Amino acid sequence: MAPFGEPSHLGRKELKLVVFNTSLTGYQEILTDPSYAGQFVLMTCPHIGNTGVNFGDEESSQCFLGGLVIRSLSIGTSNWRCVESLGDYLTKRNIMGIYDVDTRAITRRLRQDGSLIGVLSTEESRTDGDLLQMSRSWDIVGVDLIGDVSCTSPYEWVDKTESDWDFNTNKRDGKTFNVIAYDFGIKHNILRRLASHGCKITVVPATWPASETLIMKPDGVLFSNGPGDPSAVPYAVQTVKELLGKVPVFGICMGHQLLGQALGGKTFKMKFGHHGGNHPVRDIRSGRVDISAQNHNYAVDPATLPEGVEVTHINLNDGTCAGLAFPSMKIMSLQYHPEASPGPHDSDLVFTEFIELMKQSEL
Ligand SMILES: NC(=O)CC[C@H](N)C(=O)O
Repeated sequence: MAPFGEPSHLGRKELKLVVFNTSLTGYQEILTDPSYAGQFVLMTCPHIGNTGVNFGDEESSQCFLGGLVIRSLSIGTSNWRCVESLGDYLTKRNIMGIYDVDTRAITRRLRQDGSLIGVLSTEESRTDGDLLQMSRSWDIVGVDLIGDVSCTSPYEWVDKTESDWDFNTNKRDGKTFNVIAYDFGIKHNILRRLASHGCKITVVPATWPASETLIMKPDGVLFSNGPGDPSAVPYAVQTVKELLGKVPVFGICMGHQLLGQALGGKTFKMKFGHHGGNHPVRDIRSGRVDISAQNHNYAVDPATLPEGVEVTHINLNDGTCAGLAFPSMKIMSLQYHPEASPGPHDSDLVFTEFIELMKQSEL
């Protein structure tokens, strides 16, 4: 095993939940996805780093994850967009990385036993017993992680997907919708896709009161993705509750889980979660199957939801709930990532559905 990233590793240790990610590409979007706070990400793809990094692929301004675990670190980089090597990028951001690890063996163990708390330490004097003891001193359950990743004051977002990369443009009619986006750890590509679909967005902190949002008279509200246990952030569930039925809402991942709780449902921790860009999801209403980007450790238990709430999508790998709707309340949500980054773009049309939901409430 060999460390990379932060050079003065000495004396450092991190305790985090170890999750495996099955994406073949997109390590930079993964590193900068705030939803990975509290976790070590182990990539199942054996060769990482070959395209380096570039500043257009960041999903937030920081790396919030605890560390990166990989099989093999590319010895060179080759890509026209590359500005830096993966190792240098992690070094500058003080993120630990480790390579030459048997990632296949760890993945098999996590699939069998469920996700585990890991320790990444450079304190060579630590015994295996010490490390085991340390791993038992922390848990992701019950910890509020969104407080550390949310913005601290509201700001406007204007950037669209760059025209070279944009797609799905024929469904747009140019009308502008004012959207308030709750930042529980929001990924930039959610904001870019909303902007490309004609939204004018104000991003607000996780603690932004519902009453302030209503004063701003938005056409719709987005509840973003975000790290950790949805049961550890009752203040966010309360905000969602206060907005339900008053304005069209769209929840993505953490936002979906908070909506599930606000509607009276329960969430539970999954065995090893879903992390990767190759999960098939079926829209039960149309029968359409999308290959989706996923990143979550918790899920909504549909059996606990009240009457009127529809399960709209299911994950075809394990049958878990992947989307909800409550049409009369103008609520829609997805457990996975229509914004991709990284991953397939199949579900981008969902942003059009949100626009339609906002249009309907104008009538
Ligand atoms: N990507 C996300 O929003 C993650 C959702 C949630 N906090 C989980 O880990 O289940």
